[in-house]
Amino acid sequence: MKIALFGYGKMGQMLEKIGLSRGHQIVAKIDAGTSEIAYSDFDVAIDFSTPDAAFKNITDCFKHGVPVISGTTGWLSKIDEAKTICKENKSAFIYASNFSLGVNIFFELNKNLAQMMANLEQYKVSLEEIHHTEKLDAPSGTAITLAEGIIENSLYSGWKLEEEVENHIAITSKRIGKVPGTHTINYESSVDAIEIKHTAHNREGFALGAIIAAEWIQSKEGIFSMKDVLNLT
Ligand SMILES: NC(=O)c1ccc[n+]([C@@H]2O[C@H](COP(=O)([O-])OP(=O)(O)OC[C@H]3O[C@@H](n4cnc5c(N)ncnc54)[C@H](O)[C@@H]3O)[C@@H](O)[C@H]2O)c1
Ligand SMILES: O=C(O)C1=N[C@H](C(=O)O)CCC1
Repeated sequence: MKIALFGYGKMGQMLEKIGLSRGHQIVAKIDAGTSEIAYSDFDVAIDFSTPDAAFKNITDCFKHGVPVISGTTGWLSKIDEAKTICKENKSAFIYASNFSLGVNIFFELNKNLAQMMANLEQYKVSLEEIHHTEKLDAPSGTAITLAEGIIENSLYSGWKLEEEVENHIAITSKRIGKVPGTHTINYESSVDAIEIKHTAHNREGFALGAIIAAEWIQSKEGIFSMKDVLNLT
């Protein structure tokens, strides 16, 4: 498979390593300032760039008929517009706030736990995410997906960053050293606490999931998710 990497930072370099190890070719490394892009040279684009760059990178690919795997976070206000452009151009798209297998299982565990806790008013939920100090967005995309998973399965109506608001899930974002990504959900009562936590030890799991998604999307048309790729029911 001929892969174009949009964003050649920490994730772009890890995607190159994992892609090559699975027998793929990296035919383009597009970063800030790249002017010439030969869209006809690649089978799939993988975008791990920046919140400001993602929308244009992704929709330009759709306009050239190139399927896109998108891992960039912090640009979700424009994702519906991107999906419309994908459909108009009969292209294919997967966005995931987190491509790791472990986190995608954690997403399902989180929803199941939220369902079980939904009627237990004595427990108050909160969410904490910790990432490295270079991260541009807060809360993390993964934390937003986790909060949405709880909201869909409970009486909480929204989430707030660093703020306590009635009926809202409080999210705390910490930026510490080189932490690749740690997410904790805590249900606290006066007598006990239930906590579930995912800790990424490095970036390999994110990159492997994105490459597997790129392999899966070949010859497909439409909007898909990691649940489709991983066949999680
Ligand atoms: N979904 C996931 O599994 C997952 C995992 C890790 C990181 N991320 C997200 O991926 C993104 C990148 O993370 P990172 O750690 O590699 O960041 P990074 O800062 O190391 O790399 C981003 C790169 O994008 C480049 N860039 C800037 N403008 C660009 C443009 N117009 N076109 C192409 N590239 C451009 C930057 O120069 C930089 O090299 C972030 O949004 C992060 O939150 C998602
Ligand atoms: O390093 C990052 O930046 C990460 N971003 C994603 C997020 O915002 O959830 C996934 C984890 C790593």
